[in-house]
Amino acid sequence: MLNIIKGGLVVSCQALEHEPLHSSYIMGKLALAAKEGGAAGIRANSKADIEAIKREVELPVIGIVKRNYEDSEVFITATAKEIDELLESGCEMIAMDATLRERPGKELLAELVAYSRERNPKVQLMADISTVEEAKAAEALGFDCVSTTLHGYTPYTSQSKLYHNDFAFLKAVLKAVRVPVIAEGNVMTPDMYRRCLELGASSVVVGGAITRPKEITARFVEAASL
Ligand SMILES: CC(=O)N[C@H](C=O)[C@@H](O)[C@H](O)[C@H](O)COP(=O)(O)O
Repeated sequence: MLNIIKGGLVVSCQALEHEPLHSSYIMGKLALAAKEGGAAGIRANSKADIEAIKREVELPVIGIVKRNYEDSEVFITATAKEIDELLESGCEMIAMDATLRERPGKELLAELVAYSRERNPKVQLMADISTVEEAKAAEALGFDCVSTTLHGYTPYTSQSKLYHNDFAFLKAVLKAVRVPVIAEGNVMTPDMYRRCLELGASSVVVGGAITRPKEITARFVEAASL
């Protein structure tokens, strides 16, 4: 999958239960639109959405399962249960929270990597990280790539955004690891997308700017009310 998406755009097609587009059918159609627009891959949440997307497009899919647990802040592919669902879904790559935070049931990230590799070594693994330290730790654990997904979304990075200082965080991660680095999180414009690739990102995941019409609408409305 990493070779197919190299230098290209991955479109994240996600809508949680509380969002207006929550529907596997709609996620499939969003993925079709993304494919027709030239996307190289899709990122999606849940087995049901991934299966619906796979019925619409042949693009490779980065799969996640978002699920909240009471004993941990980790919610992106947090435990072996979510990995099982994704291995059944047919996705080519599994992304999981690879922050250094404690996971539900105190499960260890290294065990989850081994678990997925044992069950299907062909499925690649993406580490969703929020700091350079987490990127290095993920590389050491054998992840195939790291993604900046959680930068700005952990308590200790909440003051920062991926695009701050001309993508200073992305540059730091690129310098720190040898595995491919995927830029993800708040890439809002085609210029930002191009800049991430120029800086050396292997590919870029864009979600809300393409697939969350409620947020896009709100930005227009806010612009006139300033
Ligand atoms: C932090 C978190 O939960 N990120 C999620 C990860 O899959 C998604 O909600 C994002 O939409 C995705 O990362 C793409 O980012 P953006 O929508 O900003 O382009």
